[in-house]
Amino acid sequence: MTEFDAVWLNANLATMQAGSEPYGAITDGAIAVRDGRIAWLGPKSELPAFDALSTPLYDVQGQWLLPGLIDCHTHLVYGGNRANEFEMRLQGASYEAIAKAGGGIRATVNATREASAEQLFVLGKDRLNALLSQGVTEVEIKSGYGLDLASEQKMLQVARELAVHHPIRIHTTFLGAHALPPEFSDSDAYIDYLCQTMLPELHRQQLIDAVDVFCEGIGFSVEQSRRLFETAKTLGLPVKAHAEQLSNLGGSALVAEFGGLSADHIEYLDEAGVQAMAKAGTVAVLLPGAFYFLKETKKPPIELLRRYQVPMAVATDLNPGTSPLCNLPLMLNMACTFFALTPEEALLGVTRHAATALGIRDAGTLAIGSKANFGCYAISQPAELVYQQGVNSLRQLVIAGQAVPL
Ligand SMILES: O=C(O)CC[C@@H]1NC(=O)NC1=O
Ligand SMILES: [Fe+3]
Repeated sequence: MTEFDAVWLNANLATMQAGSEPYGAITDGAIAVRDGRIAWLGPKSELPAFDALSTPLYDVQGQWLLPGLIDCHTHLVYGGNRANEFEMRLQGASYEAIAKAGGGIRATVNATREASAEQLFVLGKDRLNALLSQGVTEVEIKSGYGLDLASEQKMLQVARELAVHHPIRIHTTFLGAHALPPEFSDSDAYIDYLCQTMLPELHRQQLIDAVDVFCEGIGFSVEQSRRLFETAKTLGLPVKAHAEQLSNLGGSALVAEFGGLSADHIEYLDEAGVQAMAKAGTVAVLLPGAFYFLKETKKPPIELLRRYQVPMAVATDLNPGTSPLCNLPLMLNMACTFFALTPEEALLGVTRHAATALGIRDAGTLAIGSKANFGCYAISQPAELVYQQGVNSLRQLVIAGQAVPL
């Protein structure tokens, strides 16, 4: 008799594994859990013998099980809000003009520096709870609204603390190179400070899982990004970038040159950048919330990404300036309606490909040995999760083999 901690029966499994079946689907299936991991999955008829009397059983009654969703790009910890700038932009002010006038990221930097760690924790927990209710089980959280050592440290410590007190697994990313702080007038000097002081110290405190940079005309140049990536490499940290969001500086190709995890936004990505990403295995992270909220018109080169088989991930980019949208399922719908992804591509974007964008190997698909993180949805087909918004079809969320209260 095989020992399981629990078994889910009569389930349709969207494993999201590569293969011939769309969504890696297994109909009339079962999934068995042991020690927080998936111990077995497959057609119910092939389920190994186990002691049904002593093993908790869940009859899913033909509903669909999907891997826990992964939001691979968020700025979830931040103070204040930028509703005022939303009004200004509706009256015609551009994102860049507001940033140049001292608003934008700097406005949130001020609010985040003023907020206590406790206040940031409460705000972050509320946002994580919203994502949890949507079936999200892994979230990436960036720094980047502190821009000095104490404040960046505060942000990253809050992210680590949220991981202790919340069932969602959290991956931290250092984004000190998000904007030039008021204490610096020279961006090269600030990059020196990041490379020589801030990044090594925060890494020493084990607060960083990856390094990001805003590689853009209103952010940092490719040369400055390269210096940051070289420091990350010496520290053994993987890299990613906000790249080709408003123009094409070649940030995506730089990430690929460093074998980086992902290039994110990429509305202005060109074929050379796509080829470099394909060669390096760098993931294209699509952020339709920012595209929508900025009323951007330039779309990422989806056909090129498909042709060169660059994995596409989809994320909220939750942040107070360009994507105050704490809703990952909505991003699925936007990725299809704005960028013409198929529903399967969109769901891969918040499961298997999102895991790759974070360097995660034990989540993102339903597979033996993966963490037993999955959601049970009252839907008749996976595409419904992409198509219908606002009505929550999640009936049960399991993290590490345990059902979590929603
Ligand atoms: O406006 C903000 O607060 C962040 C915007 C966000 N950061 C970045 O580098 N690109 C973005 O869309
Ligand atoms: Fe972002």
